[in-house]
Amino acid sequence: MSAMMGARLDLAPFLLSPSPSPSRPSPALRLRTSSPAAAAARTRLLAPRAAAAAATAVSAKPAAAGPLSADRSVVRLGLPSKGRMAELTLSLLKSCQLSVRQLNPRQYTADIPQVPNLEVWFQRPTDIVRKLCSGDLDLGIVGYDIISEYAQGNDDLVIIHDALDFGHCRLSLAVPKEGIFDSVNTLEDLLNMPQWSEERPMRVVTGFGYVMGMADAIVDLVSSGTTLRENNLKEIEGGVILESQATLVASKKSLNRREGVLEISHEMLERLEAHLTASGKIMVTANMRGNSAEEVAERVLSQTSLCGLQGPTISPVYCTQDGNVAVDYYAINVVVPQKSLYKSIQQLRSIGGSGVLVSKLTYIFDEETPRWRKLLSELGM
Ligand SMILES: Nc1ncnc2c1ncn2[C@@H]1O[C@H](COP(=O)(O)OP(=O)(O)OP(=O)(O)O)[C@@H](O)[C@H]1O
Ligand SMILES: O=P(O)(O)OC[C@H]1O[C@H](OP(=O)(O)OP(=O)(O)O)[C@H](O)[C@@H]1O
Ligand SMILES: [Mg+2]
Repeated sequence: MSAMMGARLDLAPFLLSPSPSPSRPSPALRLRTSSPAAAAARTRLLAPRAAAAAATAVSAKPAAAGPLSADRSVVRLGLPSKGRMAELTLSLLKSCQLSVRQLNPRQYTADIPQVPNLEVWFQRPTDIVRKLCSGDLDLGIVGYDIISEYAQGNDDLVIIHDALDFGHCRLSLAVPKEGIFDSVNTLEDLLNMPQWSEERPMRVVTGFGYVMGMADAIVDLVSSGTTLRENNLKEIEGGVILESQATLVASKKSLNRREGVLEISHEMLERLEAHLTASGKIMVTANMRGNSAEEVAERVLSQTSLCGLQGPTISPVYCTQDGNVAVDYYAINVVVPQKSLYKSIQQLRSIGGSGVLVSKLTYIFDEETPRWRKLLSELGM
């Protein structure tokens, strides 16, 4: 799928234009929408440039001026109350030592004891975006798909972390596997089909309308692709409209003007980055005989899987020899991706490493994160 990333659909000439006036829908409009996802997809399919502009507007324009409800001093974070994102959000926060404490599972509010003055509101993902726009929430965790659908035209939202590494899916155009679509594998193939004309434009729906004979193609969220396969549908090259995963999003107005929002955002961002950077990485420690730290370093750096984050840490291991302090061995500490665990052990052994210890990393707090600098510059700070 990676070859499809970033592709932009341009189906405009093959689809009917939206109705000229919302109060008088064109009878010829056959792009059926059963959900806001489809409405967003329709906007994109019919006017790709305008839709793309709306999507980037989420983070591009300056914060809207306007009233900020002064009747609360608490900062509010919206989290998904249901659906596949709900549990994953809570477990991500827990991994960042930001466990959410829900005193009563029937209540829609909770807190995070580690962060005073923060109130959690459990909301449907769509309502999180709506409430960020209305000022009832200051921060939220939702899928990027929801932001691009429901925050279109709103220049107050800003994405603080765009890749929380769960809820991965893509909004994708799919067509039936067989029949007239048998040899359709790319967007170009689809657009060049002789079947579409002014009188009979291509019909795109959300959901699986084709099986009911209503449409030629569908637009829906896809992750594993199972649902498409089970419905005898296939994705086509160039048909990805949007890539999505969970994000941390905020209201610029709140960041700029509500006390505590900026500080809480910074803390959350730091904790999230530290956890996400460490995930999938391990610390390998070994002992190695050598004449000097430099000589050991040379051996270690000659191995491709032992270069570490900035380079290996090498420290002398002191022992006593004939009553004197001496150094025979050096300890090596190196951070490696979990997936190259065995390769790094092999490489360590090949250069004389022994007594290898492996530990999982929980957090890596790096220097100030580029995401924070980016946020400050988007806020004009
Ligand atoms: N198949 C999927 N795999 C991974 N993430 C997905 C998938 N479908 C949707 N998502 C992400 O999860 C978010 C919530 O989707 P989910 O299906 O859980 O909620 P919903 O559709 O609002 O509710 P429900 O499906 O219970 O009616 C979506 O906005 C999207 O970001
Ligand atoms: O590629 P897959 O892994 O099969 O996932 C794709 C399916 O997941 C979502 O539906 P969901 O399960 O959320 O049901 P919904 O239609 O009730 O939202 C989406 O609308 C697809 O139908
Ligand atoms: Mg769903």
